[in-house]
Amino acid sequence: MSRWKPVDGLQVAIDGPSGSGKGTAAKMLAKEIGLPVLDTGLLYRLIGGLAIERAIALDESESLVALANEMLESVAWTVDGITFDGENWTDRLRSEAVGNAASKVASQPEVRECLLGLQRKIAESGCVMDGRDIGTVVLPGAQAKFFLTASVRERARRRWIQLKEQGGSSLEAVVEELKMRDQRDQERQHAPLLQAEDAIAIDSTTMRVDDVVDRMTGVLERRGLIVVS
Ligand SMILES: Nc1ncnc2c1ncn2[C@@H]1O[C@H](COP(=O)(O)OP(=O)(O)OP(=O)(O)O)[C@@H](O)[C@H]1O
Ligand SMILES: Nc1ccn([C@H]2C[C@H](O)[C@@H](COP(=O)(O)O)O2)c(=O)n1
Repeated sequence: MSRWKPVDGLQVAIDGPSGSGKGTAAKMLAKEIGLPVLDTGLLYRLIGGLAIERAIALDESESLVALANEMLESVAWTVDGITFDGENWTDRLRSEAVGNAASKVASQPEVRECLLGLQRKIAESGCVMDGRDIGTVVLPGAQAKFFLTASVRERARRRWIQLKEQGGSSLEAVVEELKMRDQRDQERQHAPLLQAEDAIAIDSTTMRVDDVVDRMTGVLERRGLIVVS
């Protein structure tokens, strides 16, 4: 049972670069305030993962749009992950290779356009959504927006710990990959990673996830967007 109750249709947007902790914070916050959650990165990762599997070039817009539409027909998700055609894809989407592929397909405006309707539909009855363009493009009218950051080194350290379980690369290699992905996500022309003007920035470099979530619930409570249930 959640400690908090959200106002009807509450939309909370959480954006930020890779490894800032937005996915973890979004899940915890959603559980605490009793809302569904969508990690939009998983949608782009699924398209990137499918493109790799089917050897589709990551800049071939027409094929990627067809893939995105196919994905939309057979995708389902829970708080713990994502399935495609009834198969659980969550674990195989976690690699840096898929993260990079996702970042490349996400730079195609036509692919982003395909995903827009689904994201907005999910948010209609209220949700916590995390990604790169949620506060700026997907849900510009969200009642609360957060922009989560952390130093590149700390984000790489977090990612490196995750990748070690898969027998991954050195910390320095992860730092370099993260910088490249940040640059691609920030510099693309369509819906780049950007802090919305009305978003609250939270630097999580030295914060525990619990403290990040407390900061968020504090804002929601002060704005009257959640009440004690
Ligand atoms: N405040 C924090 N302190 C330490 N570790 C954290 C913190 N927040 C998240 N983490 C850990 O860092 C890793 C990355 O977090 P998470 O997946 O939430 O980041 P993200 O911003 O959603 O990244 P991506 O965009 O690549 O999905 C996870 O292992 C998570 O447990
Ligand atoms: N709203 C979103 C979500 C994700 N992306 C792109 C950019 C990321 O590099 C890639 C993977 O996302 P992650 O799982 O690391 O959050 O997907 C985007 O452009 N917009």
